[in-house]
Amino acid sequence: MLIRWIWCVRPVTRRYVTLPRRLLSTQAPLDADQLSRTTRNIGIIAHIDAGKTTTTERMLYYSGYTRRIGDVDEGSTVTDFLPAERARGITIQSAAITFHWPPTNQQAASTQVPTTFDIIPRSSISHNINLIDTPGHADFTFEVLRSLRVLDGAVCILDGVAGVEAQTEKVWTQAGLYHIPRIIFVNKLDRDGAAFSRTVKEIGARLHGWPAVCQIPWWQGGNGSFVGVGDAVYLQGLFWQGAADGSQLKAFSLADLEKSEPSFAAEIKKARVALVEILSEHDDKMVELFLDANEDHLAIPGTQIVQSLRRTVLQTPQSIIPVYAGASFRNIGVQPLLDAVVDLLPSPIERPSPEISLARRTSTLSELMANNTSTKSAAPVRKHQPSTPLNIPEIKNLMACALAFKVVNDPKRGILVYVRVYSGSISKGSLLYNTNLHVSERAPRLLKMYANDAVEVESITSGQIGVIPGLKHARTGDTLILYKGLSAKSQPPGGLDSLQLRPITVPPPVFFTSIEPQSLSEQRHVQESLAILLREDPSLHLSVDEESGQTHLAGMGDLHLEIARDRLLNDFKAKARIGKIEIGYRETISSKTAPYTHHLEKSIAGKLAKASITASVSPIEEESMMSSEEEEQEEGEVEQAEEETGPFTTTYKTDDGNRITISHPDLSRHDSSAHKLHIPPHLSLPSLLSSIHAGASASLARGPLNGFPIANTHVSINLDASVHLSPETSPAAMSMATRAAVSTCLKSSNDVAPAPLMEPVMRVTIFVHESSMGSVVQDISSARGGQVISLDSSDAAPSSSTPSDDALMHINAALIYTPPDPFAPMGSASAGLGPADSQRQIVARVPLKEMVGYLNHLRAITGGRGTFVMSVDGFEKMGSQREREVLDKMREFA
Ligand SMILES: Nc1nc2c(ncn2[C@@H]2O[C@H](COP(=O)(O)OP(=O)(O)OP(=O)(O)O)[C@@H](O)[C@H]2O)c(=O)[nH]1
Repeated sequence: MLIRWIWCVRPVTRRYVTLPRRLLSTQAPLDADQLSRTTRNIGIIAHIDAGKTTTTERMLYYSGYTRRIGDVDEGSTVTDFLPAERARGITIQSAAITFHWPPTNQQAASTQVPTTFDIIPRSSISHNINLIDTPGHADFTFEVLRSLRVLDGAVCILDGVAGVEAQTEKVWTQAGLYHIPRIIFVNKLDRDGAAFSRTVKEIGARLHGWPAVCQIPWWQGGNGSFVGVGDAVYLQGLFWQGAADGSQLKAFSLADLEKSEPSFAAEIKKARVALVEILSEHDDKMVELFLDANEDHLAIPGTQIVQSLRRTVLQTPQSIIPVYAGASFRNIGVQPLLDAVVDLLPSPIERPSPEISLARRTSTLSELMANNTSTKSAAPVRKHQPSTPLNIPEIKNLMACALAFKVVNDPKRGILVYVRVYSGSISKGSLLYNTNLHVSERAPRLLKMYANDAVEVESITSGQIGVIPGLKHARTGDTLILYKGLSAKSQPPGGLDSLQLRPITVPPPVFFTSIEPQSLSEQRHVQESLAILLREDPSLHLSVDEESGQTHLAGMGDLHLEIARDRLLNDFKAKARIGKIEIGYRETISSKTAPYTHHLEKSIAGKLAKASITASVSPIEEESMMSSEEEEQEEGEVEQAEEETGPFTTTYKTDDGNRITISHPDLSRHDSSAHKLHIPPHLSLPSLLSSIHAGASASLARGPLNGFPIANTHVSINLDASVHLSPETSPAAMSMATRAAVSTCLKSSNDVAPAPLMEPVMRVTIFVHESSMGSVVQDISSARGGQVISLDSSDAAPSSSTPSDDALMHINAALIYTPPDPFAPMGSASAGLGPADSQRQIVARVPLKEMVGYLNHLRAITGGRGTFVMSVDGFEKMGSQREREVLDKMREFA
């Protein structure tokens, strides 16, 4: 029996660019609710090289959006479209693409969405899939996080030879924190050494869920080449044959298989029994079905198994992980995986309402829209916040709310802002208010992206992902709202101008490079190109040394900066000299200073400007330096509080462990008449606070000793409105005065007692096989000066990327069903995690300097099998010997 993908896929793949337009028009009868029900916003997550891009290419091909299958190794894929990505064969910027699965045809187009899926599966009607391809390299973890925010579900791709790798575990855990339902595709089962069974055991042990094996690999004759999968859901064998593009596949019933491949047929039945058993433990409905079927595991209809899988996948926390098998490079397994995406992952309306923050409180968008918000205070605890629910009558005029989750400079179309709409609808020509930048801008056009093709649309409705070209300001991460009656110059009332969707924190950068235009005439182009890079990627940081005029670009890793450099020079054609990529050390202070007042009086743009401010600095001891994970809730947060007896204070925390506390008059957003008593009419407290914050941050960005950013320092600022402000005070003057005051304090602290340099220290989690563990530990603790924190076998080890181990399920690998691994090495237990295979996890703290180029070294000492992930754990003071070495090296290159 040839199965339905064949009639669906083959005619469609012949058409190309014109097809999507036809497909879109056939979507017209669906109203916004139906469109939402038939939408899946999914991401593909995995370790580098697991095969995300290869799989995505097949998805686009089978759904009819491309005419040929792109090849990562030839650099001809659709999703890795940046030259830098194609050159390296890796995904750097995640691309968002829309396609339909199963491919739309006239029949499907007229189909209305059924109300029940007990008889036919969801995958029998065409769905709108918005797919975000995420990068696998650790340097781009921020990119992954950023895209996770807008996903409703995820496919995790594993390399069937390497199993669960370090980065997979990390991203899996992060997706779990966002409660994103996930399914797994074990890829590369055609490769020598493929071990499906071992990989499934590792899923249980390291991803902390019960694997529900929905498919088992079909190795011809039990140990021949990989030809297809055994489907435990529908009890059939799927055999890919003939045409090289994988569109020809044949379904064999159990009865057929019992004749031709009896042991394979028997294994499919075992897999079905195990599937029903594991589902029964987590889904009461499955127990009922099992009893109704006279306790015959094989008698339960496949569609009911799918429904049960779906119910368990949507449980929070997710304890069942459906597992599929394939080899995308050989075009095996991708169509059933697409069916699973539609059948098991949720539509936008099945997802919890997104978190928001508003007027420094958190809630959810639906609660806010219901105008009945019982808010909980965001960390840290703030004094003087009303505990009554936030009731904002003005919310009734909120017409749409969207998150700009990605900004891309497309060589042909200019700046494209990818948005996910969370409520309402954005129409062509809408005036959008950016609540991060406090500016309004019009969306001149709206697009849907189909691979490299864009189709104009009239609106983007709630739950959908789309693209706005031509915005001048919006950056990755900004919240955009549409407010009834708003003009280009006004702000949404009731505090809605501060509404933020799912704010995320940018981790501290640990590498930097210097950038200098080759000539004065190039300066503008270089600056504009850098500005675009920063709009695209907020994990890049820019600082300018006022004295030397040199610009520093800082980022998360050396590859991160290398790509930024490539983009600047090759894509933007900026003519600039770019220095070596170096580690971003930090300066600090060791002594407190007395308050110092700076009086600024200077002509700015031909106008006299005056401002004064008082500042002092003091060291923050190391115990308050938090790991980036702990900081996540707090960085960049603004705290407002009233001292018992003194003035009000506003505190800003920076990602280098600094705190800026501003004491200021009792003025608040809600008390605007009081402003006028203290502040000259042309100024407002928010703009003054933001200038003071900007001035202090600029000063902290370059320390007085070696020009490194300052860390672990508390800046106390006192704004006395009656003394420091005058009719000539402008926000720019206040920023300059603050910068000068703080710089003077930092310098005088260092004159009294210079503090040692600080270096980034990483929390490194290394996965190795038992046999290499000794040499890796030895290398980390002696040659690299690291400190080993724990040594555990991976099935018992707490994950480094997990905030709370208590919340994790610990799975007994012996209870997990897996089919036999015909190619497993001799001596390994059939359980797949026998002593010879046993993975060990080493967690250590190691200076970043010692981790540069570590992957190659690790591979060399582990026979290519070791992997690791790391994240910034904090900055630590260096010993004088180590500091001298670093400074000498820097001078050598200066
Ligand atoms: N043998 C085999 N090779 C595969 C398979 N899938 C992918 N590959 C190869 O594995 C390599 C990595 O594949 P990609 O698709 O670029 O992996 P990725 O996960 O997108 O990698 P990043 O974008 O760098 O994160 C390429 O050389 C692919 O040809 C497969 O099923 N079998």
